[in-house]
Parts: sequence; structure tokens; C-alpha cells
Amino acid sequence: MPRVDRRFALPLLLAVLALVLGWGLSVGLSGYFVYLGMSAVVACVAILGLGVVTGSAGMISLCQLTFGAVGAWVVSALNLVDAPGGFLVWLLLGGLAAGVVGLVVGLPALRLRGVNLAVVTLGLAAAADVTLVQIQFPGATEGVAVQRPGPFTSDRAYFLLCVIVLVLCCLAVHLLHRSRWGSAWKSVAFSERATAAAGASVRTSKLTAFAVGAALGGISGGLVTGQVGLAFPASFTTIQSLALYVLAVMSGAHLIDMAVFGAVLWVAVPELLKRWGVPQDWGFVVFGLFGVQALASGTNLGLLLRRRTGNEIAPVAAEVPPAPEPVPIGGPVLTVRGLSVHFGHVTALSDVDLDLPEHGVLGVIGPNGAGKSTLIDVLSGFLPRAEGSVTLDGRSLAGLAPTRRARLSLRRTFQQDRVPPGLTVAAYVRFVARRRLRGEEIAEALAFFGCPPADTPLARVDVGARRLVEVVGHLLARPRVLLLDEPAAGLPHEEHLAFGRRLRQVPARFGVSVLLVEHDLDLVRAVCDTITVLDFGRVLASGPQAQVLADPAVLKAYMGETELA
Ligand SMILES: Nc1ncnc2c1ncn2[C@@H]1O[C@H](COP(=O)(O)OP(=O)(O)OP(=O)(O)O)[C@@H](O)[C@H]1O
Repeated sequence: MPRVDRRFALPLLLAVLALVLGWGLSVGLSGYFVYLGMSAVVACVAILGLGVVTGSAGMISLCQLTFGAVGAWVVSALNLVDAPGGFLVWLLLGGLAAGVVGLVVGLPALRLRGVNLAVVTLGLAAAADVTLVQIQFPGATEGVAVQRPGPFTSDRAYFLLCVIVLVLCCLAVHLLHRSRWGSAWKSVAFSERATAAAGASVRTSKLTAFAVGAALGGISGGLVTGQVGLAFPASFTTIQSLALYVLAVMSGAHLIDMAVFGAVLWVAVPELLKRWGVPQDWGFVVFGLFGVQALASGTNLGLLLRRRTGNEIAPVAAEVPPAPEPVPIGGPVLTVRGLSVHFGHVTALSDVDLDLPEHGVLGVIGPNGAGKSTLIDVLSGFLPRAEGSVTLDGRSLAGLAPTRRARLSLRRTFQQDRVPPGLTVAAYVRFVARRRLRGEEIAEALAFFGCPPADTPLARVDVGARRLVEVVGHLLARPRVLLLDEPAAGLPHEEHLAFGRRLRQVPARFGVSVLLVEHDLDLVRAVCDTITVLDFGRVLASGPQAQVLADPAVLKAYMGETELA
């Protein structure tokens, strides 16, 4: 008997249970509640889409029902001409068409964020409102209703069909969330710079999120046509798009169960208001209040329900394994010549030269503001307007964006925490490494650096351990060069030197050459073969560790007059 992978067993079981529940409801509920249930299921597909764009990828989309209208329009048009394939094929084509429109709408998202993106998507929704009223849905004026497919013509059967479509959409979203796309969405929501530094395209991540979210909106709109027969603009208004967005944000719709909860609210609130004799439009006010609460608190119901108590997980203070056979230091792998960067009148780097030898660990030190982080930004492509040349293995990196450099084997970490909390340790490491990794390979590298186990959610990991996980992810990419910007910041002081001893083994264990920016001189002494000292953007001294650290000019600039005396 074929064995089902454990990772898929639970989702498949839940899918079967959902189908059984859907069938039970379709035969057990009264006709009115079947119709309400249909509305909830259809809304849930649209909310799932918002969960992708907004919940996972962190972009505001206020036009989800415009994508729904695209799906409904395509299904209505194909129904009118009685196109081959039937309802289910039309539904799929409606979703595809909405996905394409989503790609186009996603283009501004490449440049816009926050309220600006909100305005663009809201403007699109408002424009679609007006246009739909003008052009109407195909067949609406002639009264040609959309035909439900063969065995699903009754309300009860069509409700079951909607549940089947919803379950398939949930499975697809679940698989996408576990895929590289899903990791990229969560990464881009947290830090676009870190996404690019992992070699993932920020542009593709955002566009795929918009396309998938819109396609789900389109499928939802297509289902509406089968539910109501004749689609009308009133089903896809801007205010409804807004309310759906609020529900998605409030419930935390990137979590599938929370998307279902949001859909239940979508039908339950107006229904309850009706029963209490309150006009249903007040439902929008209730949703608005939910939204204000969610946006003001910066959290959502899904996160609150999943919040675990207890301390954050810190790095494990484990024994440092014995050092492997050292590898010989080779010729320069990264060469920098005449690097200068100006920010207005501030000279952050001035005519900097340095060479990072293969399998070497080069320390870059200097007082605050000396230009160390600027150097890493230039080398990794985040400051493209620098003067001078940077070559990796003899190849000029001029004009290459951060993503390209990362894919070319030049990796970096950040001084600030840029590890997305929405992933597990393993998902993050796989995403950053950009190659197939065996479970044991990940576990071994995590254990080597004293990181938490692979299945730990990063939201539960403290900042020091998260930065170690970041280092592990980039090392497992097996780059030629890794630039580390104060990687030990956030670790308890006693862990600094243990980290240094591990870092010392990195060239031999991972075949990587390391450029280390660090303030902790003890750590630098323990790790670096050669050191370059920056001061006011200039190279003050460069060479073997002992020689540089004994240089009086270095002592004066780096440690201050008192140390010299
Ligand atoms: N985006 C920017 N705009 C203007 N000035 C900047 C910018 N980034 C850096 N600088 C300036 O460039 C100089 C070098 O800054 P940089 O952050 O590279 O120093 P650093 O050695 O990394 O400092 P620290 O050790 O505090 O991190 C500083 O004078 C800083 O104020």
C-alpha cells in the first residue's frame, strides 16, 4: 500500500472531514441555511485569497471583489456563448483571468507600499464599480442565467460543489504556503532586503502573491454566478471589498481555519442583525470596528489563539565540536578597489581597497560610523551608486542587483533582525539556502551553531538565536563568500567566544570565505586571520591580525587616547 507522507496526511484527513461535513450540512440543513452556507463558502474562497496577499505577503489589497467580478464576468460570458467545457472549466478560466488581472494590479505594488497601495487598489475597486454598472455582466440584460453543472443543479448539491471547490482551494493554498513561494511571501512581508539577500526576487514574490490572491477571488466570483444565476454589480461593490479585507485582517486569514472563521462572520453578522431588526448595512459598521481593533492592536485572532506562553527559545550553549582539518588559505576570492560612497556631504567610504582570501576570515573593524555596514551594503549590491570596483572570483559585480549577487554566491546577513517570524526554522533555512537540503544536513548545521530544532516556529525563537539561524541558512547555500554584519549581537556575552570558535571552523566545514564586521575585539581576535580597520570611511590599517592590532594608529582611532596612554 502506498505510504502517505506525514506532512500531507493531516491536511488530507482534514480535507476528507471537511467534505463529509459539507455533505452532512448539504443534506441536513434547511433550504435557507443551505443558501447562507453557500454564501459563506463562496466568501471563504475570496478571503483565502486575501490571506495570501495581505496575510502572508503583507500587501494591502482593497479590490478583492473586483477580482471576483472578473471571474464572474468570464463565467457569465462563457455561459452566454455556451463555450465548450462547461461550468467547471469556465470557473477555472475565470480564476485564471482574475489571476492575470491580479498580476497587472500587482505591478504598482512593486513600487508602492502601505497607504499608497491601499489608495491604488481602492481606486481600482471604485473604477470597476462604475464600469460594471455601465457594461453589466454578459447575459444580465437578456436574462440568460448561468447554468449550474450537471449533478449540482439543486441548491443543496451546488452547496456541496462549493464546498468541494473550497477544500481544493484550501489544499492548494496549504501546499503553496509550504512551498518556496509561500516562504518568499512571508519573507517579503517582513523584509524586502532580506528576501533579495536570500537570492529571491522581491518582484516575483509580490506578483505571485497578487496573482494567486486574485485567482482565488476570481474563483469565488465565478461560484457566485452559479449561486445567484445572474450576476449583478451589487455583489461586487467597493464597500464589500473593504469589509472582506477587514475580516481577513481581523481573523488572520493566512491561516486556513481563520479564513473559514472570517467567512462565517461574513454571513452571520448581517443575518443576526436582520433577526434583531437592525438594517443589515450596519454589518459594515461592525466589520469596521473589528478592523480598527485589529489594525490598532497590530495582531489578529489567529495569532492570539496560537500564541504560546513561555520564554523565547535562546541558543543552546553546547560544546563546540572539535575543529576539522584546516583548509589552506587560497588567493583572493573577493577583491575591492577604490571603493567610495558619499551620502550628500558625508563620506561613508573613501578609496577602500581590500582582499578576502579563499577560505579566509577577514575582520573589518572600526569605531561607530566608520563605514562598516556601508561596506557590506555596497558589496552585496544594496548601494549601487558606489564608485570603485568589486570582483568575485575575478568577475566584476558592477551593475548586479542584490538578488543576482546572492545567486552568484555572495551572501550577507544583517545587523538588524530580518528573519521572518512566520516561518519555522527549517522552512526559513531551506528558503535562504536555495537548494535541496536533507533533514540531517539542516539538523547538523543547526546543532553546530546551537540553534533551536528545525521544526521550531521562528516566532518562538529569541533574537540572538534567530540571527544564528540566519547565518546557518546562508552557510547552507554554500556561497563563495559570506558577509556577516555583527552576527553575535543579541547573544549573551559568554556565547560570543563560543560563536567565534564555531565561526573559525566555517571555512573548513562549509568551504566558505567570511568577511566579518564586528565590534567585539575578543571575537575578532579569536576568529580573523587578517583585519582591515576603517576610520571615517578610510582604511587605517590592513594586514595580519597581530600586526594590525599592534598598530599605534589603530589603537588611537579604535580604542581612544586613554587606551594608548
Ligand atoms: N543612508 C544614509 N544616509 C546618510 N548617511 C548615512 C547613511 N548610511 C550611513 N550613513 C553615514 O555613513 C557613515 C557610515 O555609516 P555606517 O553605518 O556604515 O557605519 P558603521 O561603521 O557600520 O557604524 P556602526 O558600527 O555604528 O554600525 C556614518 O557617518 C553614517 O551616519
